[in-house]
Amino acid sequence: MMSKEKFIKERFDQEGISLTDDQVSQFAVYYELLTETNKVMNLTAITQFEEVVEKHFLDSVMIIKQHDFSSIKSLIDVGTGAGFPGMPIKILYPQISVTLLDSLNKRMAFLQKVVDNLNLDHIDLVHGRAEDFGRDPLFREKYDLCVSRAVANLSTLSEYCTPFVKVGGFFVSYKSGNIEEELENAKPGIKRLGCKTKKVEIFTLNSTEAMKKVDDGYKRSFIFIERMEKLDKRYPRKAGIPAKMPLS
Ligand SMILES: C[S@@+](CC[C@H](N)C(=O)[O-])C[C@H]1O[C@@H](n2cnc3c(N)ncnc32)[C@H](O)[C@@H]1O
Repeated sequence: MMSKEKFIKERFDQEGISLTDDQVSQFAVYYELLTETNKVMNLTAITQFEEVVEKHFLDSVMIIKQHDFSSIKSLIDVGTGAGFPGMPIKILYPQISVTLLDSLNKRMAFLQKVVDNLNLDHIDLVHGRAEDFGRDPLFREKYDLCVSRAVANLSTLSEYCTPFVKVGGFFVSYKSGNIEEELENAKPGIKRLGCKTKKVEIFTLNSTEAMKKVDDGYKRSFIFIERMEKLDKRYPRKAGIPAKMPLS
């Protein structure tokens, strides 16, 4: 059987992403920590090796095909859970200052273990709610890029995420399935938040023959939202409100 390292290297190569030996072993260690810790703490429903590579590691980093990462100095992942998509992006771009934010404290302990074992620096693990940190001057409008996967509907999520983004920076929402209605509903809120939807990119991951045995391929959409102007003082509203009463 092919070693885990060889599989990771070849699969990323197939997508045109060339990993150094260090990066390959970081992904392999991340996989071990994820599945070991998952036995005692609920981190992910996906544990089969090839599927983790596909749906967590590769899915997290495919954004690099759609966005120019050379100018990104700071990135925040809102509702990162077990580190997706922020941690795989950090592995690819160790020079980016990365903040991983989540409201569940036990996930932070896991992420700290990953940071220690992978020898990563310039990475902050922050425990708390997005709505609270979006009002904190140390975080508000401080990032070039904010990413988020599987956290909330786009209206709510825009209020969680866009407050972190500088004018000219982007919030990229990872979505799947049909997003037309979600996009339409989120439109007025995105405007109130001083932002604009710039583009939507849809692609099918897992389309290569090698991976057909894992899955038939699924659609991933990236919604690119740019901050056009400074954020109004009213936003984000108090914790809980953006989910209960999404902006309209
Ligand atoms: C379904 S998980 C997704 C985790 C990860 N992004 C992924 O795609 O695998 C949603 C995560 O968002 C976090 N979350 C939900 N609402 C949040 C909020 N208002 N502020 C910070 N984190 C939040 C939860 O604690 C949870 O870890």
